[in-house]
Amino acid sequence: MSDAPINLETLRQRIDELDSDILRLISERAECARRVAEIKTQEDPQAVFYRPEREAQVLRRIMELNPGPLDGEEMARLFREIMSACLALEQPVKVAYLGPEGTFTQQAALKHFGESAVSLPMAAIDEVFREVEAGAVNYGVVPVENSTEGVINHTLDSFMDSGLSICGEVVLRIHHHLLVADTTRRDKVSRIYSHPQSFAQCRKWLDAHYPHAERVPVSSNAEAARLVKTEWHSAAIAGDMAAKLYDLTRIAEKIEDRPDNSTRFLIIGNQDVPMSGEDKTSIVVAMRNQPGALHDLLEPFHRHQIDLTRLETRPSRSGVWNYVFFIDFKGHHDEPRVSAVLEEVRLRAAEVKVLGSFPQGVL
Ligand SMILES: C=C(O[C@@H]1C=C(C(=O)O)C=C[C@H]1O)C(=O)O
Repeated sequence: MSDAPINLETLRQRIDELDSDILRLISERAECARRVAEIKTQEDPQAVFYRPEREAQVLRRIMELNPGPLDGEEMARLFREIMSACLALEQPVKVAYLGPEGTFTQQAALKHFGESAVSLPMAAIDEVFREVEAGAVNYGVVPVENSTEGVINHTLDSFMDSGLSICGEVVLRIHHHLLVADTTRRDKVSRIYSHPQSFAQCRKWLDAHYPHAERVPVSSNAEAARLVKTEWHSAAIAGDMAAKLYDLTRIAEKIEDRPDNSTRFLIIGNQDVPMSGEDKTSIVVAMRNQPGALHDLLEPFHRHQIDLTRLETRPSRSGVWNYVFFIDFKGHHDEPRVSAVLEEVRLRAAEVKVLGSFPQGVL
């Protein structure tokens, strides 16, 4: 016989001791965060306690220090929740997101702010913008680009009319599943509901497995999941949150055509976020419609050796300029070489709007 029972008991005792330590330490940490909030209120009674750059630094430090065996990201997720709970003690962050409940955007909002944030679903992207502008919430979360399907134009267009800035970004791996209800006749699925983007991301899988099923596009994956509950011959393509919300079963998992399928979301708000050490800046630039305009615009970035991470062209809606460029690059507008580039771009462009500098997504 082995001495396993004794070991097991010793280990469990040790786990209990460690849990007591962890409990004491988390409480002490929450007390510190509470004191930070008091100081912030003394300095400014209207202060927003949430600091995107500080949270990014905390998470990056944890990932750097993490000795294992837990994965760095896993550890950061635990700390994400601790910070979220500490902050909620004083002032839960209120976040509007592109709904309905159960969408990937809600998942992104909770990934970024933690489960203690108060998240409110909005029916459309411009409603998310309006809610933040009206001050009804602290931040908004909207999708901006998908690695398979490209840019979400509606979000870019909303920035053209808005005074809000970008305060953060979050990238989510998107896994789609084929979902059915208890009442669905699995061998008789003749209709599949989903959002058009999701259909596009699962096109090959659907062609191979359900070539004859009718594909019905709806306004969100969550709406697709809801509809499945009402029809015995239908299935939905949606993610984990929608499956959980509507209590559906996954009959095929991760059916997206590309395994690295991911969506980038932006956090929008009223804050000018200070430097975190690893930042990005987004600008929108209107150029005069003349030969070499794009080259003139990009040349200063090349000369100052600033990394561009994204470049999108959108037709301008003002009619004066023919098109505008959305540019993302590495660096913060408070860094001298970034402000030097921005100065040069201002001289060359018809109009430049800095949408914000923000910490690069950590999780
Ligand atoms: C405690 C602070 O306030 C909030 C809570 C944080 C935390 O729990 O670590 C970090 C940043 C802020 O969102 C702070 O600014 O340091």
